[in-house]
Amino acid sequence: MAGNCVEVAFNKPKVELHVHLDGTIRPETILDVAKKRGMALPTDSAEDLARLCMLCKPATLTEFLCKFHHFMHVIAGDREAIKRVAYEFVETKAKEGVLYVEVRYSPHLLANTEVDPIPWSQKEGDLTPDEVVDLVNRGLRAGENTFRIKARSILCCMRHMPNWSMEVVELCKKYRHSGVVAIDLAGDESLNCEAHPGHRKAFEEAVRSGVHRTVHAGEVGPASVVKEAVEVLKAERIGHGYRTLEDRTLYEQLLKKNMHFEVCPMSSKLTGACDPDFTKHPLIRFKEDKANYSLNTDDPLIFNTTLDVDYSITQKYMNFTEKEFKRLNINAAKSSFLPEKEKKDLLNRLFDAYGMKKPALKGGTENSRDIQLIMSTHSE
Ligand SMILES: O=c1[nH]cnc2c1ncn2[C@@H]1O[C@H](CO)[C@@H](O)[C@H]1O
Repeated sequence: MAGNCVEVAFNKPKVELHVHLDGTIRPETILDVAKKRGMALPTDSAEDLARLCMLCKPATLTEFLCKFHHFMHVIAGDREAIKRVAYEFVETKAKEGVLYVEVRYSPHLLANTEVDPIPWSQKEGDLTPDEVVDLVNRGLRAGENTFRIKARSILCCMRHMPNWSMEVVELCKKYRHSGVVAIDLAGDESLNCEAHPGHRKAFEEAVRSGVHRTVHAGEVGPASVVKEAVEVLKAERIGHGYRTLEDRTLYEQLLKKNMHFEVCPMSSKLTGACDPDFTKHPLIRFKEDKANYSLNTDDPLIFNTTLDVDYSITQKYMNFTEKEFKRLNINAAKSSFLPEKEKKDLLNRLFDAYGMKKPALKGGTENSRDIQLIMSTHSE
């Protein structure tokens, strides 16, 4: 399916919970920043650069992660560029009809000092991970003011960099009142199936200090990674989670717990996480079981997609209906990391937009099946 598909599968307000800021940068912005910084790139055409960054056919997660090497050195270490990327991100999401988004990134991967090792072969500079978070917060806030949607952020620990993780949780705590809502663990789980003690300590601290938690697990790694994410890292949501289905007991437990799965259809095909035949996708099982999940783009720069593409895939190959789109967006809002009051406001906005009567929400404790009930008592 082409990235610039024109068909809009669900033309109503949406909630997106799993998208990487650094996987969403515009090729034009990369070129522009490179020019300003006097950096050479293999091309000065936005189309050619997009093609270079893009995965066209199913690969592996490891190959996919290598794509970031084409552009991260351009943006990392540049204050103006980081703020601009965050601002443009909000514009993109507003155009896609997103009402609320949680965007994630690794502050360390955008810094050039107080980070060991300094990423992307940069020379040491004076941009710390701490200041990166402040810049992204300011870019997102400026975007919110202009484009009138809500954007919050999630800070990523990286599987291969356990020595960064304690700093990540400290940044989550420091910036919890300026837009940061949670901690994540991202990176290559195929090479790091068991969370390093460094990550475990950081997630323990997150629990202790009330920082929300999501973990990339069961994307390409086995169901045991999901089990560890839930039982050890105390994840409240699972990034991807497709391979949970390989452990029936675990899957049933997670259904019962109303665990939220952040599903990324096009991503799951191109990273080799799932069978490229969408009619065999684990999401079909999630839908049949009325699981709690959202639909997300993950890294639209690299998958050459928009949110509409992901919705269209589910409509075309998995028989998703308008009713299911509404249900999953309501579940996404309920599983967001917003404070309860803001969550209720978001839900009310969705109910309005979907032409559904507002149910009496009792502090955000309803589960997926309650939403099911709400859906069935309101005609379309
Ligand atoms: O689908 C994914 N699975 C695991 N890691 C990812 C995925 N997409 C991006 N990143 C990693 O997360 C970092 C912070 O945003 C990215 O730089 C990339 O290394």
